[in-house]
Amino acid sequence: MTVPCVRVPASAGEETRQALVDVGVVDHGHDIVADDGVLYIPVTDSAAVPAEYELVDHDVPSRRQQRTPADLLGSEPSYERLGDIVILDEDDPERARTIADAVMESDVRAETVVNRASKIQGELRVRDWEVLVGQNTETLHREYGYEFLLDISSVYFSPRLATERHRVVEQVEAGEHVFDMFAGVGPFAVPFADAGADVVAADLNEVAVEYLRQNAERNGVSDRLTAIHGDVTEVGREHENWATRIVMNLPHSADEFLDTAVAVAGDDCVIHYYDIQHEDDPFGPGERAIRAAAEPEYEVTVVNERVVRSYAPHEYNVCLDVRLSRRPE
Ligand SMILES: C[S@@+](CC[C@H](N)C(=O)[O-])C[C@H]1O[C@@H](n2cnc3c(N)ncnc32)[C@H](O)[C@@H]1O
Repeated sequence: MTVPCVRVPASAGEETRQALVDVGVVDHGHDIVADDGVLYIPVTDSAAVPAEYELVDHDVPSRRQQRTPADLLGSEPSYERLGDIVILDEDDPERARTIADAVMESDVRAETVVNRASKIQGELRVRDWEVLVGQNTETLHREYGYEFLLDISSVYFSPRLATERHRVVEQVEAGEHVFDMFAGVGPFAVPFADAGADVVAADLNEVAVEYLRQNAERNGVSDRLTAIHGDVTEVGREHENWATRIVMNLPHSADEFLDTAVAVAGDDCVIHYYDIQHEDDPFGPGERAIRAAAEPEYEVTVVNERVVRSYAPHEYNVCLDVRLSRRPE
């Protein structure tokens, strides 16, 4: 395609290109062409090119546009990215295959494409996957500057909670004692330790704890993070009256572990309690359960109530930030 270009000897190419960038006239939609010791630098506005440069019309190729799966499919497919894995949520296996093909043909750089093959299930909160492209279900995910290695076939992880995790991490101060009761591969625990807290992180899933230890190393916080494989009820017994902050990210059944949380809480402790409830009363059941477990030993103050995301029709994933202050005897 013929477009206006500045013609310069190749030896002056970089200096000229930079000067044209500085006046904002380089046409980034076309490639610079080299021809017999001469460069043709495409420009967007001939009139704005400084007078010392020679302007010519020259044939230069258009830059290839990034191709998205939507360009190839004609509509926007729904997918999620975790490291180099693309995750689909398609009921129709044919449609899942078509999207997987489009992902691989597009400029989305994926190594593996999987489709959800079951709900999140069991105590370990892991789901089954149908692997459509590639083989490797282990990936390195980056979140707010931290790196998390994990295998989606054996541990829980949701990239959708990144903003929520960051909100909690920002409240943590150096010197705190934080107990992460359901830690997974460490997306709360690692940044807590990086904020200067002493962190104890428990999980029932041995593979998750193995990744958690690796992730602590990888992010340079293993000296402040103790990862423990086991039932948090047992782990809690070793840390009674210790925590200034507790994270309970096991929606659906966190209430069953409130006695442990209260036992681990120190005199003044904030609990981040995750729950899934009907939209009619998303926070009430959590607050009542916490009061039942902590009062009258503690004064209970709900500091913040937050809808994290929609979970299902008429159901919300919510978080209550609750302060427990021990009452004098
Ligand atoms: C919803 S995941 C949350 C993981 C992590 N906090 C995150 O944000 O990715 C809940 C985790 O709790 C763990 N878990 C379930 N029951 C447990 C128990 N009784 N004691 C310790 N961990 C448990 C599961 O293995 C799972 O890794």
